Amino acid sequence: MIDILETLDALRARVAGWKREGLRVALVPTMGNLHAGHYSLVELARGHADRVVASVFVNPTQFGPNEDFARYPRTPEADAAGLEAAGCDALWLPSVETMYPYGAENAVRMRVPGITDVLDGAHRPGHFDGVATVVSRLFNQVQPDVAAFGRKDYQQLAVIRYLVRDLAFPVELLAGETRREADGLAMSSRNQYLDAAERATAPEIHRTLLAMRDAIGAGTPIDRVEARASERLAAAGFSVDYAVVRTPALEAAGNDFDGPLVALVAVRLGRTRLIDNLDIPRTG
Ligand SMILES: Nc1ncnc2c1ncn2[C@@H]1O[C@H](COP(=O)(O)OP(=O)(O)OP(=O)(O)O)[C@@H](O)[C@H]1O
Ligand SMILES: CC(C)(CO)[C@@H](O)C(=O)[O-]
Ligand code: BAL
Repeated sequence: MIDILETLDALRARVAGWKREGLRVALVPTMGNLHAGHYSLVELARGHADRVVASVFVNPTQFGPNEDFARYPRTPEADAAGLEAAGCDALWLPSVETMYPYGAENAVRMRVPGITDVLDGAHRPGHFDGVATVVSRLFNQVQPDVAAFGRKDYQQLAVIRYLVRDLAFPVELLAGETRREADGLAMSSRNQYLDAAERATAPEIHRTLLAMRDAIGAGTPIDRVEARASERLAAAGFSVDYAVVRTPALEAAGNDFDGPLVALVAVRLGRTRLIDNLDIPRTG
């Protein structure tokens, strides 16, 4: 039976018991409405720890004023059942008051410089500060030895790596591969916002990423790859926030750069914003 923990005292007692037994504890942070991508992170975490805690918390500090905080899908019962079936030991389900005892507006805030100024950081001002703020709290609350995050949120992973190194959190980070639907669309809680026509259009994101990778492989200059990708996505009906090719550190690369690259896309389709990315491994 999965242990559902809703107070800090209950969480601390459970984790302290495990640590007394010398067990290694993993954390899988989520915003809930779980799907196979999240469960694959639980599985990944299981391979690196004796006990797995998943957290479900829709974090107000990472949503902009005009974003979807209020309508973000909340399905705690289904999440608990799914986590139990996935072999998760405990579900950390804090309230906003538990996470932010002085209120979200009065929270001590993290700010990760540099990497948060570009791409999603530029399009969602303050978003990654909110992510860093809540992830720091989750690390302090759960005190995991290891934590798993998805590569689908590529920039988020980079922000968390920076946070862990800079603040010396004693947490080993694991990066999970992106789980996709059969047609290539990256699984995401926000996919359910799509109507039937939008859902039929959405796999074009992955097809565009594959085309970007192929074009780089064929020696096409990066700026042309990016321009063609934006045109292709716009022609399919997306409003394009960005379609870019970057180094793994998310820096712009010159055409003479022969190391690995990553293609990243963020688009809006109706009221839904979707992100995805694809590694472009190169032997150099
Ligand atoms: N398709 C996926 N495959 C693997 N991991 C994923 C996938 N989607 C999300 N994750 C990871 O799950 C964790 C929790 O993400 P989150 O709860 O935001 O899920 P989401 O489905 O991406 O939701 P959203 O639609 O809000 O982006 C993050 O580390 C995220 O990178
Ligand atoms: C890491 C996270 C759980 C922090 O709220 C969130 O950004 C997410 O679900 O990716
Ligand atoms: N998946 C990252 C959380 C967010 O979009 O707010």
